[in-house]
Amino acid sequence: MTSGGVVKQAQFLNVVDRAEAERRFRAAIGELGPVGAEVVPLDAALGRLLAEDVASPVDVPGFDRSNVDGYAVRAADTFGATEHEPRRLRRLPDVVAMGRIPEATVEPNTALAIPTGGAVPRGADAIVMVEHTQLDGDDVLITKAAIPGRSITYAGTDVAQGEVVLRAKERLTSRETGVLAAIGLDHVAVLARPRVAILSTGDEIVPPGQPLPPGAVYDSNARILADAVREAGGEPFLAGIVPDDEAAVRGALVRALAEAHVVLLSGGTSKGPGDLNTRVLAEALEPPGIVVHGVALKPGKPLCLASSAGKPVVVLPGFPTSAIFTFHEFVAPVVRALAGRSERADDTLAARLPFRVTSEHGRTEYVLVRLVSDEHGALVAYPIGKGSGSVTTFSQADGFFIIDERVEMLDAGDVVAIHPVAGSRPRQVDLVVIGSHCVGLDVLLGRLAASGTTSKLIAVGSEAGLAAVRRGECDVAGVHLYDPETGTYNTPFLGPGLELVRGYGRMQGVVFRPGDARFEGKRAEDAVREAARAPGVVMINRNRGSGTRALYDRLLEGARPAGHSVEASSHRAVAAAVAQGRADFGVAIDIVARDRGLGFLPIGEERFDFVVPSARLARTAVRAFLAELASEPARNTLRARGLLA
Ligand SMILES: Nc1nc2c(c(=O)[nH]1)N[C@H]1C(S)=C(S)[C@@H](COP(=O)(O)OP(=O)(O)OC[C@H]3O[C@@H](n4cnc5c(N)ncnc54)[C@H](O)[C@@H]3O)O[C@H]1N2
Ligand code: MOO
Repeated sequence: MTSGGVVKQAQFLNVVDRAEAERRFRAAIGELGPVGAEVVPLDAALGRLLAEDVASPVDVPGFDRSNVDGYAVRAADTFGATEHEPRRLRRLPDVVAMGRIPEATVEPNTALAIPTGGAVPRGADAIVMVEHTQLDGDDVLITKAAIPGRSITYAGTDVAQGEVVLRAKERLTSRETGVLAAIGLDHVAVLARPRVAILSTGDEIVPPGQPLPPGAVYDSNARILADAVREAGGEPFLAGIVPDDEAAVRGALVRALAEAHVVLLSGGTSKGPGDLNTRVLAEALEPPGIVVHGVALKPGKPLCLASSAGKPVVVLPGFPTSAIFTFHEFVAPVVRALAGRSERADDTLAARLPFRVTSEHGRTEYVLVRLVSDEHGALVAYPIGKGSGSVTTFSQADGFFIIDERVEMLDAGDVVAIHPVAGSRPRQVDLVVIGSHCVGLDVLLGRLAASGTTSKLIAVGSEAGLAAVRRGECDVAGVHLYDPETGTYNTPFLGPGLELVRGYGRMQGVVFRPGDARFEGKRAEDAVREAARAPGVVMINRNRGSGTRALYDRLLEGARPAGHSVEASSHRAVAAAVAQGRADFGVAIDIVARDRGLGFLPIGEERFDFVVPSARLARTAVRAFLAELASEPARNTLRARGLLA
């Protein structure tokens, strides 16, 4: 397509809204119900859904059973018996044996010894506990009267033969498999699991366990999708990794269609040159084929929904968060229905936003969050802002909320409805830490976990951590805020009701590739001053609001070399950029410089301290944290990581 010499790329996506996408997809795949049934050994039945009602082939118990150790008697013979006026019965010579129907008959004025679980003999209609008897020669003295039926469970009272004990579609837990065993079944008919083929596509995708060439990416989508399929009641079928090659994708797709009830592909659905999956689908599927390509969602916009003669075929976006999100929104309900489960259970929780959240107009946005509770037990939802490419976002999330396509901004304090993410309930933890992240915190929280104190760490930077601790949303905030006025860290930022707990220092400095004469052997301040004005030097900056950013500003003295606008969000990211040659220098802590084998020019020690609300100092988990921080083994580990006491 050319217009006035400008080549316009083909527009693949024809974006529809979420509801329309769902409507078209469901219309194309039709009514959904269980794909079939199969008989499995009871040992493999846990978690499966019953295919049909189960009626008991036997009575349970199968005989009249004694519930106590004692004597089988005729109740009438015991009437009036007391400690003072016992009734005398003749003890029959036998004892009821377990697992046998006794041959003896209990005649008037006789008693037969019987164990718990033994079959009640003919003639007897009650059992007297051994505690209410005394032996006297060949006689038994009964010291407490029994009414007819005392301590007997009659045959069939638990389950009568022919009674329905479990209903079709019931989920088999250990309680139900126990019942099936009790009625003598060793096999059971369960609903078949729908087979879901999973195909990862892309030249860069490498299976875990193999070396990772530069530019390659481990296949995480296949794993998370396969296990999410299992969680939804399906049976994953891993169809492998296919390169960006039309013939290869077509071959794998045709095989998957022949073997599975549902076919999932991930990657290759947006607009890159390798994104040929939808092209292959358009040719290879039977009608109706592709019904949606592009949904106004974030994440998940390039989602492609199709049907090959009623069989669901979905291309999920390659980005891990987008793939798993769209799976849960569009595919999981289909798998559940094919497995005979209900499509979804959606209870929401109300939670408040701790800060402003903006969103793109015209796209329904799903924001994954972690939940904490404030002083009054009200929930606060911290968005996890790592983007669709993140592989950890989904695993850390407690839930998500939805921003309508017409809304562009939600304010701090706004209340949103949180949908719990599949397979997770908001985790209750002992200690909530919000603020800046530091490897030292990992050490401390790891040691706490080992001694039984659970924690949740929400890394949002020092300033947001301080705000959270002021609002009572956490027990501890990790902060490293530099105050240029006083030249000190953290103390100037405290307010009423907050305590500063001394943490540790981290040596900050300029990092560069070893051997770079522009930095080697110089003082940090001089090296940066010269480099910032030298042609061809590229820096890597830190995000605004970080403690390190203030240091950069001081060092740069107003200069803005190339790379000033590139804001890494962690010390590690700075070191990676320099090590890989994307930048020539940056500011980071010495630990990451050492890990990466970079040169390091020290600037000064940065204090990483902890802010705790005075009101929470007495909490058990806070005391455990403070004790850990002060402990010798923890301090030794911190020192070994280059963190100074
Ligand atoms: N010009 C445009 N570019 C993009 C658009 C757009 O509308 N116009 N959409 C963006 C959005 S939104 C998303 S989401 C992605 C989805 O792209 P694809 O589905 O085509 O996926 P790929 O390009 O193949 O891969 C994206 C990303 O994910 C990684 N990946 C792929 N497969 C796996 C896997 N099995 N395991 C782990 N990671 C995987 C892949 O390496 C890429 O990094 O497109 C945007 N672009
Ligand atoms: O839809 Mo993409 O999933 O926004 O990143």
